[in-house]
Amino acid sequence: MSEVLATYILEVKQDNLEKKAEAIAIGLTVGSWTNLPAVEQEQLQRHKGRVVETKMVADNKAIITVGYPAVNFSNDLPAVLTTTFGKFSLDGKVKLLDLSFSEELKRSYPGPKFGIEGIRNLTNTYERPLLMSIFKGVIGRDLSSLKEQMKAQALGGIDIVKDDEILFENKLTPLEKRIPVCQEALRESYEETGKRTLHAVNLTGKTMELKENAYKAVELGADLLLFNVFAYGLDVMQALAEDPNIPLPIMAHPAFAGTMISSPDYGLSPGLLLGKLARMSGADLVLFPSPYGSVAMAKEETQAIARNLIEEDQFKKAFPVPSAGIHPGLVPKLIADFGMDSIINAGGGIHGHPGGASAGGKAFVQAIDAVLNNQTLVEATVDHPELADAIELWGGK
Ligand SMILES: CSCCC(=O)C(=O)COP(=O)(O)O
Ligand SMILES: [Mg+2]
Repeated sequence: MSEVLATYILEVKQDNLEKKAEAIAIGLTVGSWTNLPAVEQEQLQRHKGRVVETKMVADNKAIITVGYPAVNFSNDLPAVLTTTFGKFSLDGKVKLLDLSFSEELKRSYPGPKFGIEGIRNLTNTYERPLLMSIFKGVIGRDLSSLKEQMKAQALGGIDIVKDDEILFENKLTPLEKRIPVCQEALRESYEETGKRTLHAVNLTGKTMELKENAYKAVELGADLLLFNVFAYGLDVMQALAEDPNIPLPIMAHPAFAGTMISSPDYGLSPGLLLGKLARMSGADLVLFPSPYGSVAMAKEETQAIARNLIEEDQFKKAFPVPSAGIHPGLVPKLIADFGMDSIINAGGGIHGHPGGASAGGKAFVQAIDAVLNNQTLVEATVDHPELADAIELWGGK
């Protein structure tokens, strides 16, 4: 029988552990059990949750795994999350660490449409981490300033330039004008350098308008979509990923996810939310705070996210994008921790370069080349003035 296994960490006293586990398994499924007549028990048996494992991990803290029969819910994330962690998420100190789906259940989820391999094909980049940059300071600025910023980033050797997640529909740079203007900048840059750069466009608006806006973005020539998935919900991203009329990679931004993952006692684990569930519901690339930038997250949590994005599964792999406060001096650490199948992503670390955004991009390209050639960054600065300036400003070895 197909089931979803949910693993929780919660506050409970040892002498109450088994009773609590049973109460979860029963309470979130059939409601009551021991007092039911035998005939009803037999009828409800296939709907009853089961305690799979209980383990004390500290004083008053236990890990409990419960199996929920798939027959109880329609196979979609709103139903799965409501069953496994609906009202239970409000029941004191309890955090959902993991959800484990049978192979059969996983077949109802799309996973990444492009995945790492597909994104590598689009960027024609195979043997190194990809390099991404973020538009910065474009709110309140017009299309010509946007175009200038796009071209400078592309000339710096960036693979993907993404809108900042806080750039919404606005009078100065509306989607309809922003996409063609950015594509024009990318064409001009390509004519100068022979390197292609892609643009990830922020898909925004009310939920019911998203598909129309996405179709518009496709028609206007967007290369990828950036999506604030946690402000909308994973199921909304899944609907976008499953729509054949939106044949673009989706980049999931972690905005708002802090409300769900940051507490040690409540919410969901980062590996589950930003890793497993984001990948299942169709993200091709997932941003998350790196272990050492300006919005840092514990290293083991970032590793859990990355692992869930790239481990072997029936889904394609999604690109891990450790982000926030990234500068060229961090490139050796990023590659050591996240490997070649990751994306190095920076906003301030590109635009804040003393030589401007183009020089900022070049400094990152030089840092990546240095690591691939087994050079230290300091050694590489000898032939690379842009990297030298970056290391002087931000540090790095
Ligand atoms: C917390 S991960 C998302 C990072 C992000 O959205 C961003 O704009 C990072 O910009 P930065 O200037 O810190 O590279
Ligand atoms: Mg941002």
